[in-house]
Amino acid sequence: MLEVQNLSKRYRGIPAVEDVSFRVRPGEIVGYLGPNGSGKSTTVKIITGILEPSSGHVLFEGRDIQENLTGFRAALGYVPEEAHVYTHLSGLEYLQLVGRLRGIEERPLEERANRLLELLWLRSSRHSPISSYSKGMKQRVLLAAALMHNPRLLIFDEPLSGLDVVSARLFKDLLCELASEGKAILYISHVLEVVEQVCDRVIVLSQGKILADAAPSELTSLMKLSTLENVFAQLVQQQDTKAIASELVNTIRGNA
Ligand SMILES: Nc1ncnc2c1ncn2[C@@H]1O[C@H](COP(=O)(O)OP(=O)(O)OP(=O)(O)O)[C@@H](O)[C@H]1O
Repeated sequence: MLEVQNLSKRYRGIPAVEDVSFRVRPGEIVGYLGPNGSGKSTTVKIITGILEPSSGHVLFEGRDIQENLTGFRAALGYVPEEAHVYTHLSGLEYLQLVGRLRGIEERPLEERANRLLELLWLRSSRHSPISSYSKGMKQRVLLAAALMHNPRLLIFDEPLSGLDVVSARLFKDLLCELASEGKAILYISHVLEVVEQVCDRVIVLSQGKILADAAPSELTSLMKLSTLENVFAQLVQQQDTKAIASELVNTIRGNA
């Protein structure tokens, strides 16, 4: 369904993403992992059509997304990392705006927006401005907005940030439910424990290049490690964090 082909992006000549290729098939949840600055957001900006690649292509259902960005966006649900939304609007007004932009008719739009807000525990705040919402509430509005038009492809960028335990569990269950409906899902996260539980495959990125693309269980057994977090540490984070932590404390103590 989603096919990323030999994608590269350079900012002022400096590569941020280099020759990245992968697929996300219907019903599949694919984790996209990498340390800070490894090129995850750049890839997502290209896939969502916000940025143009320096080279390479993004195909959706066999067609380059640049040929028909409007059509592609109608099939895409994107939950960004942060709520840069129209925060003066209420949750309900925001969903109505998003629904109208997606061409949903007024009656079903009203019903769906209210129902989504209710299911995401936002009913009592639906008329309050988003600027008054907590971080987790904003995140849940973004989730509702991404689902409004029943998209075939979903991209979640750190969706758990700010979510409490129950909301995070709901989100995990929702991911699995959406995948069983045949949605293709790309899931960017640093929460490796959750990624390991829900993803069919994980792609590990480092310095703009793909280091691994396999099922979490394949990676752990191949590398003879017990968790995805250990695999990740082995692949990309060869840093002695304990020594750095101790050095940091020494520095503020004035012993360095
Ligand atoms: N607008 C920009 N101009 C110049 N360089 C940029 C720009 N955006 C990103 N970069 C660089 O591209 C590289 C990849 O950045 P990117 O934001 O894609 O990483 P990331 O994996 O999403 O990081 P994080 O986990 O911190 O969100 C970094 O070296 C970053 O400094």
